[in-house]
Amino acid sequence: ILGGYEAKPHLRPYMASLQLDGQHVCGGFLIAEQWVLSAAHCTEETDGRVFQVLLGAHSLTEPEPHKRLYQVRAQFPHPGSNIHNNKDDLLLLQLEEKAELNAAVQVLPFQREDRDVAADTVCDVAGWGTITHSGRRPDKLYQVERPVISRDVCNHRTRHDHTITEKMMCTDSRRRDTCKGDSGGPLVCNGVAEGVVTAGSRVCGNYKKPAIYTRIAPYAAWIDSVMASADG
Ligand SMILES: O=C(O)c1[nH]c2ccc(F)cc2c1NC(=O)[C@H]1C[C@@H]1c1ccccc1
Repeated sequence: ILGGYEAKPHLRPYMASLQLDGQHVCGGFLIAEQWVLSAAHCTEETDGRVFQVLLGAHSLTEPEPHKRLYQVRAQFPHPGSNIHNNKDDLLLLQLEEKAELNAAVQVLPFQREDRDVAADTVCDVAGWGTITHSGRRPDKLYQVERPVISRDVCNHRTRHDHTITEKMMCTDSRRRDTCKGDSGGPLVCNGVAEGVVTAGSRVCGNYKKPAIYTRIAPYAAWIDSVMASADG
């Protein structure tokens, strides 16, 4: 998160850190007791290994009462996701067991109504991604508020030049922005997850390259079908 500030501990109890060998790779968030939603690109350099999911954390390293690392039973990248673009950049992770819910571990509802969030709506995003242009990695969760910008503005040829589909949305990236390591985390507008930070490589903090999110509502049926099929 660039230009943001340290989050209040455990006020975002849905936040997950996707880890490999104890290292944070991407964000994610709890959408059901046994399910975390993140971004498919985050699995690109894992050569088939599955993540571990840290829940209930504020600090990535310090001991905290409700912090717990969960094993992942299965990972379901969206079938349309690919390394060449940001399309269908979603990843569902089934935890090995149901997460123990408490003050620091809670589910976040996601938007099911497929309607664009109005431009200028101020949403917030949090993550353990880089907090400086030089790539400094925080130990604590950071957050920042960002206004939604219209798809037309985001698709301008000087911005993302018509690559933003109706299943994506954008926020202003002037100074305050998401950055590497924040991908997979939720864009929260009025208490509801509207988007997932896309994990394609992208410059951060440059107003000419707005932040891109996968809108969740268009994928509600896919999310429900994967959860229903795997839960048995
Ligand atoms: O965050 C992203 O956009 C992104 N997209 C990817 C694609 C492939 C992929 F193998 C990884 C990623 C990845 N995450 C990262 O590189 C994480 C490792 C870096 C990081 C940044 C800050 C704090 C901790 C760790």
